[in-house]
Amino acid sequence: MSIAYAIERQLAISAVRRACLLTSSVFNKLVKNETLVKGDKSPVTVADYSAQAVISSMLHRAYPNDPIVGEEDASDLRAESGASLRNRIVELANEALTAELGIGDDADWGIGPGSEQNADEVLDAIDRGRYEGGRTGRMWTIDPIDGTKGFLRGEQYAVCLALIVDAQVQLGVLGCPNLPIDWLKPDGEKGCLFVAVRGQGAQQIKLSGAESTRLTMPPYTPSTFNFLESVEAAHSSHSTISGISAIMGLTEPPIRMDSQAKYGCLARGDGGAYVRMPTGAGYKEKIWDHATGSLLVTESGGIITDSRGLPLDFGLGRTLGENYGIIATVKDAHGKLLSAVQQVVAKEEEPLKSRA
Ligand SMILES: Nc1ncnc2c1ncn2[C@@H]1O[C@H](COP(=O)(O)O)[C@@H](O)[C@H]1OP(=O)(O)O
Ligand SMILES: [Mg+2]
Ligand SMILES: [Mg+2]
Ligand SMILES: [Mg+2]
Repeated sequence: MSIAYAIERQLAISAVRRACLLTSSVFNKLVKNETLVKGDKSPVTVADYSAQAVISSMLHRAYPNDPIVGEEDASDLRAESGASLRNRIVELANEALTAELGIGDDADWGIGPGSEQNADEVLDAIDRGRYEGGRTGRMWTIDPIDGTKGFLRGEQYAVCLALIVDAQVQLGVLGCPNLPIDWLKPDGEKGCLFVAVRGQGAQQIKLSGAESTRLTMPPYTPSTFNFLESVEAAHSSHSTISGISAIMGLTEPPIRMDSQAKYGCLARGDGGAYVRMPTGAGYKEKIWDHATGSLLVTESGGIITDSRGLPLDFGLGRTLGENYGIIATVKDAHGKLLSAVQQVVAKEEEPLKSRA
């Protein structure tokens, strides 16, 4: 009997691993003019574009009919003003596509020496991520660098890839090049891949090889329970989380970390819960920021919902629709956490109601 999504899993690991090698090598060489500011004021670097090109090219060679919802698009690079950035991205994508890795599960996906692409092919690969998403069919979603601000600071970031079928995440791979393999050894080896397939569990694999560990969240223990939260206060409200912590009587401080690396840490028990609460009206969470993480949570023994207790809906298009926050934790803590979240939200809304 064949195991569901075995080929897709191997391809996704291989693509994310190549993209991670690219992003880590770019970090050491990044120069000032290799970063752009997008329309929404967020940064994007040559590493984001070239990593999306690499993953998208590998997916396309194996599954030419699968649509892709990717964070980046190549419009700024096609303009005449984007020429030097474009050349650099083509060079980086080709380096990553043609490298010989020599790692066991990096099977031949039609890449390796001799598989260079020209500039048009690289830009087209990036632009294949323009799919609008939706409720039915198979689609991949890519966040080539999640936590670009963390990447630029030399801190945590993640390369994220997920396969969604009929609005359900079936497979997810997260690459975290700067994350210690063992949280208790911060100066030890860094570089983790987190992998989950629906119904098949979650694993951590070393970025440097094949060694893998199965991930299970530890049971709820109030004396050690803590939160994982964004570094950027504009992305998720720090004060809401400290209010939740007070209601639950918790004493451990939160761990601040950029990107979906928080989901990887949660799945392996480094942190009790990941809570993300909106800071202002209008921002809609993107599917590529939560698809892989949500499957890591459920496959390691956790539950993930929004702040009303509803499941995340990956069938609405490129976003998760109306954003009511994200609550992810081990099964036996979810009810308590959700009730604390709702108490804090009600308290925060009181002054607004009395003013109305
Ligand atoms: N106002 C916002 N609220 C929530 N998330 C945001 C907001 N602005 C950007 N983001 C996204 O949050 C993610 C990083 O999350 P974290 O803070 O947990 O590291 C990024 O994908 C980033 O998007 P972008 O990639 O466009 O910068
Ligand atoms: Mg990104
Ligand atoms: Mg992101
Ligand atoms: Mg971004």
